Amino acid sequence: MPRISARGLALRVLIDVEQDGAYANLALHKVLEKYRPGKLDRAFATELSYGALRSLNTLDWVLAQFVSQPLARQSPAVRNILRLGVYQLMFMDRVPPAAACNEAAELARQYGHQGVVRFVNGVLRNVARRLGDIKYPALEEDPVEHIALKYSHPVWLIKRWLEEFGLKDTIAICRADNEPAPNTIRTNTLKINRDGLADRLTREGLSVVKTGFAPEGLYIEGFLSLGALDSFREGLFQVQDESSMLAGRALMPLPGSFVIDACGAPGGKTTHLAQLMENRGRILAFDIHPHKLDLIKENCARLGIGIVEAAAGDARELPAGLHGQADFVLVDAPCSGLGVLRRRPDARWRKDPGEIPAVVQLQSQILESASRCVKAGGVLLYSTCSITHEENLGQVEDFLNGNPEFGLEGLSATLPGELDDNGTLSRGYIQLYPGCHGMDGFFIARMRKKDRVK
Ligand SMILES: C[S@@+](CC[C@H](N)C(=O)[O-])C[C@H]1O[C@@H](n2cnc3c(N)ncnc32)[C@H](O)[C@@H]1O
Repeated sequence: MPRISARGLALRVLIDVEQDGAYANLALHKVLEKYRPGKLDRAFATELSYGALRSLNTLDWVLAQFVSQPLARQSPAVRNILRLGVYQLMFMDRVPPAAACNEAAELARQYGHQGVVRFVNGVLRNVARRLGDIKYPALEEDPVEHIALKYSHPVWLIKRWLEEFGLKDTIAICRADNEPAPNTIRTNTLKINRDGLADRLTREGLSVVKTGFAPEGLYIEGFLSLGALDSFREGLFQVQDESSMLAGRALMPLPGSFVIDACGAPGGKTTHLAQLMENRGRILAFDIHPHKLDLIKENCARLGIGIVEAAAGDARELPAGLHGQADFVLVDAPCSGLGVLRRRPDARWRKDPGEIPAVVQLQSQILESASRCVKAGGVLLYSTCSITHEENLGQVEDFLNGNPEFGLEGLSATLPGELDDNGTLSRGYIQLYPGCHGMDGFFIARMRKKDRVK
């Protein structure tokens, strides 16, 4: 395989994402698998490509001040070489400006003629010289543009968040979205305890820190591929953010009970529920996409879980035979994903505000249908990885208004009190914001069906 520089790898990722609509993580995985760079190049290509994809609007705004032709007129290669160059100049302090410019010119040489090389070199040297003169719109005069450009988020999202959360919290959320997400795993307590897993991973060369709120969680670093670890293949852990672990703990199904997981794939929470049930009882996990059921089955097989049946099905129309049958029902609903933007650098540019009402309607239909499967006295848990009111508390309030046989049930017994925000935990729900306590943005509400419906 011909050698390719870390910057060359990053460029391929940006071009794949822009031209073919590839997801950043998959595009990166593809080039890393193909060229198998060393550890340092791998880390550099990841940081550069992810960082540039996160910052696209800021990079293009800066570049527009230095090129006479619109950036859209450049070839994809040149446009993305420029973006990568500006990203290094603006955000990677350890890269000397001369190296950023020279390496960009070198890449341009591979993709174009001498004129292109001169153009790229000239633009980037100009940016490097005048970086200090670049002024973001003033926060006081134009908070939307200021935040959108300084923290690289779409304008529509900033407008929305400013209305919903105010200035300080909007900036905090944006900052968190730009931080790399930690690698978090859940101990498979069916096979090992958290201390035992921490020892094992340390012996495999990883660094390990315990999560603060979920007693099964570990932050891990220092691996190339999780799939290559023996501990992974032996099913000693499952990759999962701590916020998702809290959803399982908030439901806390009892061993021996019957559980329905309405939206189960890829099985992160299904398998956690099975652990909490000590692999005793029955979990019926649905997903609308049949091809995703294999993911649930593979995870269960690896983790040694035998109580899960994965079934293709639309949770808006669960079989009437299940009505009133389940002790516990989980609705981990499809959502806008606005709480997990830090996990997918390109995601913020793919979101469309016009799609949110349809998602809200889908969630409402799934919640209604899944709730019919809860037996009298049973528990219904609703969760999303979003932070918008209408997908979360608004959704739950609408549901409760139409279904008075359900009521919110306090979470103080199952979740740590430090997570409480103005007493919501005792009222039965919790909204986590991105980066708060190191977790993804996430919403959890626990409801119980009355014992006897009048
Ligand atoms: C948030 S994900 C679930 C994640 C999963 N609970 C976990 O922890 O690994 C939502 C899932 O809902 C599925 N889904 C979307 N619409 C659905 C529907 N109408 N019925 C059932 N599943 C649906 C999606 O395919 C997706 O896998």
